[in-house]
Amino acid sequence: MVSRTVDLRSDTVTKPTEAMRAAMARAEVDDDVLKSDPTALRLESEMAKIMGKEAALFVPSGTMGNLISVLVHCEIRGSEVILGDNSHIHIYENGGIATIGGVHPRTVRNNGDGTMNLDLIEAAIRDPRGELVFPTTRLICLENSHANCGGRCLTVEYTDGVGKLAKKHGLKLHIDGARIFNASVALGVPVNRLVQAADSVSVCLSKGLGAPVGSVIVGSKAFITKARRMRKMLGGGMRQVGVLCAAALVAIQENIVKLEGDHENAKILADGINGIKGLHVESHLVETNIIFVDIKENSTITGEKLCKILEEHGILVLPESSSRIRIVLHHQISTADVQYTLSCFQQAMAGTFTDETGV
Ligand SMILES: Cc1ncc(COP(=O)(O)O)c(C=O)c1O
Ligand SMILES: C[C@@H](O)[C@H](N)C(=O)O
Repeated sequence: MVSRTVDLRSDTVTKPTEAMRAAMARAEVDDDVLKSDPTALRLESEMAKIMGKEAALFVPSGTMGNLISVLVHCEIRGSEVILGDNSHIHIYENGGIATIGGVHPRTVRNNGDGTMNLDLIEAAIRDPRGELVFPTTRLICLENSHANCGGRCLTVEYTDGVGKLAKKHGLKLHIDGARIFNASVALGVPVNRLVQAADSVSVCLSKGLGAPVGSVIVGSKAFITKARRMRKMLGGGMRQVGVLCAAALVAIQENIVKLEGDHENAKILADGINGIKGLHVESHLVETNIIFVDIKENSTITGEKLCKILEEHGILVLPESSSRIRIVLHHQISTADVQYTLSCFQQAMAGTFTDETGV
């Protein structure tokens, strides 16, 4: 019988707080498709201000936020987007930009820190002289923090550099900012400054910020006008959506300040797990709330098996591969949960080596 559950599968697993539920219950609502829902308009205005952009649009998910942004920037047929080969848009969004939007993806290798080399980005931009045979490059996408690179943060200097490159070639820049607030807090850079170079950003409210549902796209007024139409076309137009936006407003007010604690818990957990025989964590590279745990070769346990044993102790994590598991911290994981998780990892790993040299 599991006495305690510690859900580290993702920062998408948080449950709405009592304050969010109360705000949802009393939310002022109307028809958002008719641009009449006062709470949705308030959230959008608040987010535009926080992110330093002209306008904002509430969307049902981060996947739809990225899809809408790419489709608006690449509204002309034959467009191409440059993005990371390990980016969420390329790996985990069903290829929607191509399947639905007919936009051609041109990947550039992601470095371990989530960046793409500027010279490789520039080399990937199609030469207009080849327009008879080439797609036309119209957009560059970044991801900050970078989920598949372990929550690493793109610096403001790097982001500005990509923005400068985009402008030099007449391209737009979109940031998948599912965890942009994690990056802002970890870097100590105001979020509006961190995304200043971007033409659009998709910000998840439902991850580290802890809202039950939704993301917000921010950008120019003209961009958001087109995005609103694209959202409707994709079936994302919602009616009394103020119920969800009310929870998101509470999340912004209450949870941005908690992100630093998530990062501190991630550091404690990463350092602790790294000290367990048979496991390795590049703990010095843990910058935000995501940890990748590698199982050493001389261990007999697989990622899937370790996840199963941990689950028997009430610890929920996801396998990243046969020898790697992913841990994601969030505001509903306490320091006591971290200590309990560490002890469960130690129990789970006990006696799983092929020889005594497994150190
Ligand atoms: C980096 C990143 N971008 C986008 C998304 C998509 O967000 P959603 O799950 O709300 O579609 C996720 C995860 O969910 C993510 O980790
Ligand atoms: C798996 C991925 O799609 C999700 N964004 C997560 O980080 O949990």
